Amino acid sequence: MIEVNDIHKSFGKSHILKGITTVFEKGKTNLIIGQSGSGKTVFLKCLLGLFSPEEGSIVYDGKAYSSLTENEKRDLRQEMGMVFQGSALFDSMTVEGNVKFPLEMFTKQSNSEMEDRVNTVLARVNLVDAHNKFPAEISGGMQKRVAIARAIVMNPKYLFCDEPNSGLDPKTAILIDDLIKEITEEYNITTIINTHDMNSVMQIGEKILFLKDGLKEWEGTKNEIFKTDNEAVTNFVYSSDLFKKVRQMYIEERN
Ligand SMILES: Nc1ncnc2c1ncn2[C@@H]1O[C@H](COP(=O)(O)OP(=O)(O)OP(=O)(O)O)[C@@H](O)[C@H]1O
Repeated sequence: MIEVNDIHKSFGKSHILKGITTVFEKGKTNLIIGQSGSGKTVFLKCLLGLFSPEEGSIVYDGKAYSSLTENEKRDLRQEMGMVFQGSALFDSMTVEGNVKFPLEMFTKQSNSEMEDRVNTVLARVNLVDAHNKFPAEISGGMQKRVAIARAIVMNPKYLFCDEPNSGLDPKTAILIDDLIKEITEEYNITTIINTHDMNSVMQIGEKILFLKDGLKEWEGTKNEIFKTDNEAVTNFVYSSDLFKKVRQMYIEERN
């Protein structure tokens, strides 16, 4: 669980995060949405410990980040998995090499222990025959699975995903969303996903945080977001004609 209490972040005179308070629960897929420039990435970087908010606190399972020693901060970072936009795999390494990389960097495991762990996570993301392939030799959806396997190989308590569906076709995007949700539940991870994808909101939005101009404009679940009268949220959600039609059908069904 991550508790965020009134965090503020500025760059020079630009006040970007203006006091955000929320809670992200364990075992749930938590989504951050909002217009471009609303502060989602800055917020995610604060949660990752890459930016320090000037005010407020971020508490990871009862431990406030600001109260940790440097060693404790390093340990906490090793409990965080990250799926980057565009997968960010190492092109010159095989699938196996990519997934093994965090274990080689941060653990003292023997080669056979590492290989066992790599096999386990690759099987978990349904990639059993790709160990010796290079990223350029596999599809975008498979690359994303490798990125997820790498993010969970250290058995993280927290999983952060930045636009995990970018560049994927809608069908593959749904499979990736489902995989992230299953893994979140299975390993009881606190998962936070930065997304623009309304399909993801509908599919896996167990908790949705809507940011606007560096503030929390709205929060709720995927069921609540379609019923809210908050104008900023409805403008965002129904910005496409398809979703306008879905809302109309929903309202007609209700009446
Ligand atoms: N390192 C930085 N230094 C100065 N300003 C920054 C920095 N990082 C972000 N900003 C500013 O903070 C604001 C919010 O940016 P952020 O990247 O968080 O938006 P976002 O909601 O993630 O947008 P998008 O959906 O387009 O990725 C922007 O005005 C941006 O220019």
